[in-house]
Amino acid sequence: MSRTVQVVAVTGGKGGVGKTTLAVNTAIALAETGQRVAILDADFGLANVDVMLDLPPGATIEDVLEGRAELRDIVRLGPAGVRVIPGASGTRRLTKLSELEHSSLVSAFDAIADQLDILLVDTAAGIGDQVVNFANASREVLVVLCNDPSSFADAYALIKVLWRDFGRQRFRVVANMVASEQEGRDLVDKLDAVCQQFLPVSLLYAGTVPMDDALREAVRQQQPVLLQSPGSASALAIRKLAETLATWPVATRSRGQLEFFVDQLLAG
Ligand SMILES: Nc1ncnc2c1ncn2[C@@H]1O[C@H](COP(=O)(O)OP(=O)(O)OP(=O)(O)O)[C@@H](O)[C@H]1O
Repeated sequence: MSRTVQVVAVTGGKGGVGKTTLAVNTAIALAETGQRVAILDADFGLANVDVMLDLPPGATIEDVLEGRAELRDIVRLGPAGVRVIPGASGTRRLTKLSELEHSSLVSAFDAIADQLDILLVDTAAGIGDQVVNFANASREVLVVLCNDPSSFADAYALIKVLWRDFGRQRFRVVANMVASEQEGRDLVDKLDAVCQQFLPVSLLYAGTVPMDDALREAVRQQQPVLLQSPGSASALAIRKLAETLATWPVATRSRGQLEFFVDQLLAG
């Protein structure tokens, strides 16, 4: 049976641009509208989704691979029913799995696919193999872009690598920590213009999240801004982003989107 689980990688190249914050809050916004959402914390070096949600530490995907736990046992329940799948910590590479580990991971995701509509993949910073593999395996790549030269350069580098190595041509871009929606749109347009000059890719504007003290304070208190300050500018903008994300088409595959995701991930 085909399962239409949307898989979106939240990535960006540069560290600290707001990937985890946007992934967590977008997940909650989607869950509030009745979608069944999970976040895969794919920042294996510095896993921080559970920290941001103040969830107690527990078993990770590593335990699933080692046969110590089932995937459904390691899934943590966050606010609004968002499920959190903690990634392995340390340096373990998901691309170097044995046949047995490979098939156990595929069937583990298969087992939760029926309970999900959307999987958000919170990647690490940088454009290393792991980040690129997670992004490539996902149906949609959401690039988080800030208005500073290094975020701009890193976002461009990430897009370039995903095009060059995997032929990916379509990217969604959200501007974060900007002063206004206009600034966000202009920033995405500017990146699009640079990409168009050198790469056969298209960038699609996904939204703008303003710089907001309420968000910063919520992060400090390990609370999602969406719940702590639901009327704040950033919370409203993230709800709008979630609404947009919910309209992105999901491919139906005979083997299902989640199995496709895991297969791609492991093939990388
Ligand atoms: N819209 C915003 N307004 C104000 N502050 C923000 C906003 N978005 C993110 N931040 C701040 O930026 C910091 C970094 O955010 P976050 O941890 O989500 O980034 P990241 O890209 O996931 O980082 P890393 O690359 O380390 O995983 C947060 O502590 C938060 O305070």
